[in-house]
Amino acid sequence: MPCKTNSELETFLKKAKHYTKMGKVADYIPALSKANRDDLSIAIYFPDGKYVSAGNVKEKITLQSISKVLTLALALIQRGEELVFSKVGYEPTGDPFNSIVKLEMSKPSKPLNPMINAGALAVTHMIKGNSVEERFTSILSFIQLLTGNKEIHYSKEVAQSEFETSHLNRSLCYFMKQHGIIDENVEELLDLYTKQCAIEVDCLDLARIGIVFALGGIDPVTKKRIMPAHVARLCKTFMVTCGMYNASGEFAVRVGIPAKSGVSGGILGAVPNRFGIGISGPALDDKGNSVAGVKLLEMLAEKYSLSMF
Ligand SMILES: NC(=O)CC[C@H](N)C(=O)O
Repeated sequence: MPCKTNSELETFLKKAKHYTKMGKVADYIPALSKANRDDLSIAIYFPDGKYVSAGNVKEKITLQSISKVLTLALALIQRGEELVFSKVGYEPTGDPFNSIVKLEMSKPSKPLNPMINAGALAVTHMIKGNSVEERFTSILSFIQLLTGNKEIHYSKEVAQSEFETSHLNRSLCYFMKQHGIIDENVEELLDLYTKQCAIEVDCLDLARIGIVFALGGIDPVTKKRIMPAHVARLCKTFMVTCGMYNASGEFAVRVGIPAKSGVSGGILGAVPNRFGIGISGPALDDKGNSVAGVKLLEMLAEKYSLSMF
């Protein structure tokens, strides 16, 4: 099994850290611009519940787009495949995550997949509950279960900052409301979505979620099933085809594992049956992926033959 010691992982981290200089911290959500460009940390979880880590593992980041794959799992559990995929499609877009262009061009007018913002908003719309608060509790509890960490909460500052500035997401919602994909109050949906994106985790939490997906829905510590195997499989498939935005093709060639990134610089990776990987590295490349995080995964993939292809 690769990287069984922290010091072995530290060697890779040191090499990858140079690449943080090539990236930029996201600032279109104003609160995210406070992140430190030079940070980089990683944790790897194994099926036996053990883990290794390197860097400042306790550093918290918000989930941002990583939350999309978690709400997809929850919506599939709560609503079933048929309903979920009546509102969102299966196909990668090749466009940036917040692009509006394909929404109008595709017929019927539904988001092409659940990993772009439009698709994720449609998925969050389907989370059950009688109020934003109830629905958010349902998302948060699911994430606490996945991470085995009851301390997980969200950053009010980041949620508020995104809520006040996400006009593009508002426009996606109004477009979908016009076309009958969603039928709720847009401000309420955005309130829920921005809170979901602002849930704070560290890279160990991410790695723990990764191993649950890698094990087909089983918790590595309690050995209990957290989600049905077909839900884990579906989520991992979307992670491969659309998880790294419009860089998913290149990532599949260079790394070859199901992964999901977020503009906070987080990456969640799941190497089927082998590892869960969590990375935090706020400096982003021009597609919005952690520049040093992707480099680190490339190095690990080469050294330990991680690619599933
Ligand atoms: N790519 C991302 O991480 C985007 C998530 C962010 N909350 C948004 O909706 O714009």
